[in-house]
Amino acid sequence: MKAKIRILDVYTGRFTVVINENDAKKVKLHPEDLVKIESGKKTVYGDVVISNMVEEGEIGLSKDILQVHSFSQGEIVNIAPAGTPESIRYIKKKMHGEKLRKVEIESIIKDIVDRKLREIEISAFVTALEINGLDMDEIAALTVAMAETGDMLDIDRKPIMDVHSIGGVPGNKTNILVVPIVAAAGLTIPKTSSRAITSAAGTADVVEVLTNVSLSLDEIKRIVEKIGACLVWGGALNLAPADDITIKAERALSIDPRGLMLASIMSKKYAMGSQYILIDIPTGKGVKVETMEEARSLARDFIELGKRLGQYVEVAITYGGQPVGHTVGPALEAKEALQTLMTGKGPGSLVEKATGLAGILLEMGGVAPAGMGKKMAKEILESGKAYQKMREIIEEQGGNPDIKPEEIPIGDKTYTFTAPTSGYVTFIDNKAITGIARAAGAPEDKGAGLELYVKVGEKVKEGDPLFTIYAESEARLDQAIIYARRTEPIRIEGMVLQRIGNI
Ligand SMILES: O=P(O)(O)OC[C@H]1O[C@H](OP(=O)(O)O)[C@H](O)[C@@H]1O
Ligand SMILES: O=c1cc[nH]c(=O)[nH]1
Repeated sequence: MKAKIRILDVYTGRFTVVINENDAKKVKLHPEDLVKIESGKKTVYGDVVISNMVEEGEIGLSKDILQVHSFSQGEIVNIAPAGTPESIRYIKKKMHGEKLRKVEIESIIKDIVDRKLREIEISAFVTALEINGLDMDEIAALTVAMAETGDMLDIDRKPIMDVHSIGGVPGNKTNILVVPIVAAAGLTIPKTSSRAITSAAGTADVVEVLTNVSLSLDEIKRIVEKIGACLVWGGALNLAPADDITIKAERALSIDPRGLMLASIMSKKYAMGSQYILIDIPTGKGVKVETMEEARSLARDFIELGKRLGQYVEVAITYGGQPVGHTVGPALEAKEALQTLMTGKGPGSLVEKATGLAGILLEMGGVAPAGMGKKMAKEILESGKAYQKMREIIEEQGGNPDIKPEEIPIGDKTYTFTAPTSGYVTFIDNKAITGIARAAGAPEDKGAGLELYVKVGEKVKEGDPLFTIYAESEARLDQAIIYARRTEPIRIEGMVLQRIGNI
């Protein structure tokens, strides 16, 4: 059926196509059906919504489509029901635990990128991966398919370094320090980050507090050729476009299936043309990887996957048993990262992890002798060179390089929990910390989150402050307080752990 395009002033997070009730009857279309829009050689798929807000012979398009395809107001196109995507069959194969062939994986990824699969099918795919997993052949095929269905960056400034954390640990603002340290040493590091998947703030969410993270590939190329680094959101780019779509499903379920995580990370690194990649695997209770054995196995898979993609990968297994630094939540983490860069000093866990990872990259990039990387990284941080480079990154990406930590707005609704007894902090529950920060509104509310005053091993007296929750609304603050009361995020024990009476 022929129809006239009408661009609607609405974003739905999907390619929504609004069709008039009578037209829908004519072409046998129902709500949520997949519809095919043909305009010249271009075929675009969308989700049907039926409404008489559009006239007969008109179709309304949500603005999401315009981010990927150019349609003009009043353009005449042809619409027809789209059949069931062939990739549905392959998703069901994975549900039944069967191995997928390369072409079947490519079909799934292409249908995801072409928006032929809706959220319901994508969630089913992600769930099937969580339950049945992927072997190395499938992961390699998935990685290349994810990268090659999007744009690839071609940076001349070589060698190209990269760093990526599998995430999972609250407060992991580490790479916001690693990137400027490594770039200040003259190396090239075009860092892309995703938004939060299981945590309360992904690196892209945190950096967005300081500067713009949604840039085009051309802008990124210009910036990286000029200053050697960037800190951008992968999802804003047509870079492994399937990644941000599957991450939305992961975030809803708060899962990060192992095979998909490997492919998600390495596809972005492959698309950026990165040659030397350091992967951070936070390991410990309450994060994605709980044991050293699991961490080593995952490390081997990252290295093997890198080999298949022609990339040199090293892996740092890092302590993930409690939050990194003292703050959790986009604005609070941005404040802490900026403070640490400006003064060259900050929480031990943050500085140690950042200089440790940066040190490895300096050695991988050949600018520091073996074993001297961490020392060199510390000097770059303490000398203020890393802060200067961060100012360049902030400015080149469109932010204000003079931004001060105290100017960063944080939630003004606060509540502080204090120690119920004296004793020692024996455990900080990562999942509870993340849950509290998310209940408070993070990452959507940038100013939401929490600030820790204690870490494991520290002595506290009854009544000492343990942590403060920040929220941007009373309602959110109340939710976070209730969540904190239910979960006991910080455990304090005296030396007498339990008295067993003669009961
Ligand atoms: O912690 P969760 O939300 O599960 O994982 C997502 C985070 O992990 C990675 O961190 P980085 O960009 O390497 O710093 C991703 O980019 C993202 O920021
Ligand atoms: O970028 C990332 C980080 C963790 N897990 C993913 O799937 N992607």
